[in-house]
Amino acid sequence: MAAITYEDIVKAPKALLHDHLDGGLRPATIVELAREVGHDLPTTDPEELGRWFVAAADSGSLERYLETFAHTVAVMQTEAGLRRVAAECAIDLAADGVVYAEVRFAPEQHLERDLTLDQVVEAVLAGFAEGTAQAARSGHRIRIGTLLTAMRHAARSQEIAELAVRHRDSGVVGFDIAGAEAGFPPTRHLDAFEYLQRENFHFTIHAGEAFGLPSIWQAIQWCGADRLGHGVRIVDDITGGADGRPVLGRLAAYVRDKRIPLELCPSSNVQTGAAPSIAEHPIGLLRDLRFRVTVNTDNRLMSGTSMSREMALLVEAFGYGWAELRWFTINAMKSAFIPFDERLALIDEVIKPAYAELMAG
Ligand SMILES: O=c1[nH]cnc2c1ncn2[C@@H]1O[C@H](CO)[C@@H](O)[C@H]1O
Ligand SMILES: [Zn+2]
Repeated sequence: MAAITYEDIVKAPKALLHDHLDGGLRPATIVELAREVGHDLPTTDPEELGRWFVAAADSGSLERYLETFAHTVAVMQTEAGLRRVAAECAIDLAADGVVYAEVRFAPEQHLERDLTLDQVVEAVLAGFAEGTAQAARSGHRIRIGTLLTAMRHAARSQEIAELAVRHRDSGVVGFDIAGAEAGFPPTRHLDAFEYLQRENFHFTIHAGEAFGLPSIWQAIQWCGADRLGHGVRIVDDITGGADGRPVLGRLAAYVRDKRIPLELCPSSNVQTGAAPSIAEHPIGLLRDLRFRVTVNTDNRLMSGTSMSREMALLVEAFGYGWAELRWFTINAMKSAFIPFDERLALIDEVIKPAYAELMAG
């Protein structure tokens, strides 16, 4: 079979479960919006700004990586700004061949001017609808589900969980917590998670990125998370047995047995120090062991990446072919928070036929 080209990866339908809206702005848009709202940037040259984000996020620590978001959040404080950023996000993902994406952001970070939480959500949903329609006009079909994130160091998770449930019929499909992980365990937000379970709602939790197994264990066994945001440190519960074969501890076995989806984000992990390099990223082992692995971008701006680029990096580092890329994509689609019949339709009518053609080609 011919080598997989980057152009073919772009054409292949992809599903993305972990992408931050405030981590995916176009540098040129940041420059324009910053001028409008009077926010000072490290540079006003878009190309230079793009490089600045990647370099500043390349810090080896999640806390320092997160500092770069001050510049994106600052320009997402108005209805027009939020709407534009969301529309461009949909257009950019669709142009990259993403057919399904769950995009998350933290409404509580967008109240610096005069918007209410509901207005923030409505502006973003309107932007996604606009961008989706515009992408469709240029031949790119995408479906976007919105996740609302609560910041784990703050104390607004219950309010944000209620906000998510309030907007469940207009595009919000799930909930999440994010921010610095060490020192802010998932159980701080137990009330919010218990409320969401009573509402039959879906949620993922950033866990096992900058902190290890206790965070993953709490997210699943105390909070009832449907998926793990990153979850990469689950490898700490996998050891080499006497015959050299991997042995799963109880938590790792539980995660695999229950098919709990791992939202792995290779480039982001290298930048925050959660993995030494793409080639040494635990995704190789986790895939071999058939965990429910998915591939994600996390923050396209801070990592200078895209869904196609993450896939291409894995193809290069691990020698993956179409069979693996298809498996990652179907895993993601199976793990999505939209209704089962819609997931199945995307798998059967969009993803499988396209990969069949690529694999035959
Ligand atoms: O990989 C990550 N780990 C933890 N928090 C993150 C990550 N990426 C982004 N955010 C945080 O989530 C907020 C809402 O989108 C962002 O503002 C950032 O602070
Ligand atoms: Zn994230």
